[in-house]
Order: sequence, then C-alpha cells, then structure tokens
Amino acid sequence: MSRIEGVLKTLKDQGRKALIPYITAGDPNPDETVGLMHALVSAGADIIELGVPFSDPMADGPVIQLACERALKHGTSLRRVVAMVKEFRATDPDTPVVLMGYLNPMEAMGYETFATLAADAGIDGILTVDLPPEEADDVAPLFSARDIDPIFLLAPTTTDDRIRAISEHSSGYVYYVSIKGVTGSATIDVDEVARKVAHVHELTALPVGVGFGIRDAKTAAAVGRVSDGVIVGSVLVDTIARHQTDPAALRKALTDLLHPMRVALDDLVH
Ligand SMILES: O=P(O)(O)OC[C@@H](O)[C@@H](O)c1c[nH]c2ccccc12
Repeated sequence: MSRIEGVLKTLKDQGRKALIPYITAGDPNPDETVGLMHALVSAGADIIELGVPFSDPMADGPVIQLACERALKHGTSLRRVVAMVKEFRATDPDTPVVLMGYLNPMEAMGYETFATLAADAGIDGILTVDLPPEEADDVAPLFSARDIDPIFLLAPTTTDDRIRAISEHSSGYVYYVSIKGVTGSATIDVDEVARKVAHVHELTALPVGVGFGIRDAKTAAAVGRVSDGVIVGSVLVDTIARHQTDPAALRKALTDLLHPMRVALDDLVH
C-alpha cells in the first residue's frame, strides 16, 4: 500500500477527511519551502501538494501565477524541488507529498529520469496538470512502477467514460476540480459539488479529493462532508505573498488559516 493510500485508509477508518494544502515550491524563496511544509503538517495537513513553478501555468489564476514568478526568480528548478522533498522526507517519514506540475519541465528532464529521482526523494504522487489521461499510457506506468501514485484531474465537464478511463490510470485518489476556470476562484456551489462528487463516487472506487475555490473552514467542512478530502491552494499562497519578508509571521498566518480547517473537518466526525 502506498503512503497516500495508507493515510487515506486510516482517515476513512476514523471517519475523517483529508486536508491537502497546496503551496508552490520556492515561494517566497527556496530556503523557506521545507520549513513551510513542516509548518503545514503541524497545522493539520494530511498530505502536501507541492507545486513545481512553471512560466506558463495555464490552469492557475493570478495568485499562483505570481507565486510561480517569485519561485522562478529565485532559480527554483524541478531538480531543486525534488531535492526539497528529499530534505523534507529526512525529517518527516509519514506525510505524503504529491508533486503538482506542468509537463514541460518533466519532459525536459526526461520522464524516466524524473520518475527515478522522484522515487528516490520520497515523492508519493505526481499530478500532471496538462497530461490528458488518454496520453498517459507512456508516462503513468513509469510512476506506478516506482510506487508513485499518478493523480489526475476530473472537471465538472468530464464525461462518464472519461471519468472511468481516468480512474483506471490513477491510484491514490482522483482530484475533482469543483469549478470551470482557474485556481483561486472565489465561490463554489457546494450543492452542485455534492451532486457531482456523489456521481464520481459511483464510477470509481478511488477516494475523491476536491479542490478549487476552498478558502475558509466553513467551505472546507461543507466540501469535506461530501468528499474524501479537500485541497486548499490560493488562499494559502496569497498569505505567503503578504508575509514574504517575515518568515515567523508567515508561519503563524498559515497556521491560523489551516488549523481551523482541520478542526472544522474533524468536527464532521461527531
Ligand atoms: O487555488 P485553489 O482554488 O484553492 O485550488 C487548489 C489548487 O490551487 C491546487 O490544487 C493547484 C494549484 N495549481 C493547480 C493547477 C491545476 C490543478 C490544481 C492546482
């Protein structure tokens, strides 16, 4: 059983939901990332989604675009991101890390080299934003062969046939994108998400994580009620932007945001 499957199974047995924060590696600068990852775990993260900064992040809104710019300005390469996970892994053997990224840097490195380095660093899952699962036949097996879970996105417009095909290529969990549009959008319709996620659950046995548009504890709990986990990105990245120059204030601000989400999700158990 992979580290991701293990964590999700334990949570499910406890009736709890996964809290999956996203940050961009190298933002505000590469020296901060590993410390921020540990801070996220202390605040209640079950899995960390770590973004590989990219110059043309089509699926991202302005908040994460700027994070990518900050990280790239400081020379955050894919190789360096993998090294950050290795450093994190040395002191946290338990918390799964999902690397989230666009294909271009992985392709430039070579998928096989990337998969080998990722496995060696203790990366648990790889989410390739712009790899259509139909074209994943060549890439996903390189990850699976190294016990790395390939994770794919499902959108509100994804047809049933594609949901089935995508979940066949996936392990760990599938990521349901709650809205049409880019990351960091303001509002989500929780009832609509509930209907869609219930439908996805009928088509796949994998756990379903939901992301896009979750900015507060109340929404996290409402989405957690109908899914297996919530992914929270832009609101955290925005906080990083506002506290770039003060690492202590940054960690406190991140904790103040994330911990109430943990509490709200765990309150669902009762
Ligand atoms: O930022 P939001 O709206 O909270 O959504 C999570 C999201 O940031 C994270 O999972 C993510 C960042 N970049 C992405 C690109 C595609 C899919 C998902 C992502």
